[in-house]
Amino acid sequence: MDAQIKLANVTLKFGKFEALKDLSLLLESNRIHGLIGRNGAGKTSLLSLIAAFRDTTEGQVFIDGEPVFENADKMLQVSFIYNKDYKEEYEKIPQFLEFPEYYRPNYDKEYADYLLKRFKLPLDKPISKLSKGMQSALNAVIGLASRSPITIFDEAYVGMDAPAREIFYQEILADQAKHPRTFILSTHLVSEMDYLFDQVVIIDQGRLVLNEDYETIASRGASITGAADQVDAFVAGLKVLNEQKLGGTKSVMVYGALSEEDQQKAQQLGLEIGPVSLQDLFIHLTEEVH
Ligand SMILES: Nc1ncnc2c1ncn2[C@@H]1O[C@H](COP(=O)(O)OP(=O)(O)OP(=O)(O)O)[C@@H](O)[C@H]1O
Repeated sequence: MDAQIKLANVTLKFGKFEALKDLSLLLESNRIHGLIGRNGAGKTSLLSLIAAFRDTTEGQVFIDGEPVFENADKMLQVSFIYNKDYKEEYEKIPQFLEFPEYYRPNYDKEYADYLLKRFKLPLDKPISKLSKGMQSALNAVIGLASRSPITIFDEAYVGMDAPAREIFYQEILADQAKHPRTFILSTHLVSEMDYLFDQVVIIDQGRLVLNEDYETIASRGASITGAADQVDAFVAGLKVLNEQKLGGTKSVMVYGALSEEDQQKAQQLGLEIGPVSLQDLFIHLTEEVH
């Protein structure tokens, strides 16, 4: 199910306000893309353009080379899952799921039934009466079982407790292995979800900051752990993103790849070198300059 997404010089305005500013981006097919950005960065705006919920002000969004807006075939390939308001949804889950089953060409009812059981969702209550976390789990079921070539989850975990979120993440990985598709996961739970991402997109104030594969990002900085005084001496002069101390041991995140020489020096000092965390990198790359 190949589905490549391309944004070419996309600007989106609400009145005079530019939510997205001349943004160009290529999202490779059959990968899990993590989309992160601070509140108001433009994540939902960007996703709503990919799902053709609205049109761009300038520039264009393409799926497999075709403009997506008002393109019924392409729109059918995209599932955009977000926090819907179910206050007035009086149907029960089985009736409600008849819609995606009819409308989504790859919908797998057996898989949906399995997921409903895994999330322990009640089938006999109106959806409006389900808890917020249960409603989110229902959204996850629809998104996963639809198996759309492009599946977007926009902060779809809201209200789910930790075990439910764990099930959600496990199912994304397991089903992606069996039925690869293009996932976009927009999230604020960066440290909890980073292991899911093949590729990471960071946007800030409507502009693209970074679009790289996870491994490349992890090598953009380093964590250095060891005896506190030795770590301090080692990182002197480096750009420190974050530090944690436990007794005499210290762990420091630095920005910038370490040179061969630095790595050897660290080894001689008995310091442990690891990858930088995406969360620390994200905070650093989107922090306000004072
Ligand atoms: N319909 C709208 N009318 C006017 N401004 C809007 C509209 N939708 C979004 N915006 C503005 O566009 C900017 C980006 O909003 P968007 O919802 O895309 O951000 P986000 O990254 O998803 O934020 P969050 O993480 O808080 O959900 C914000 O400043 C927001 O106020």
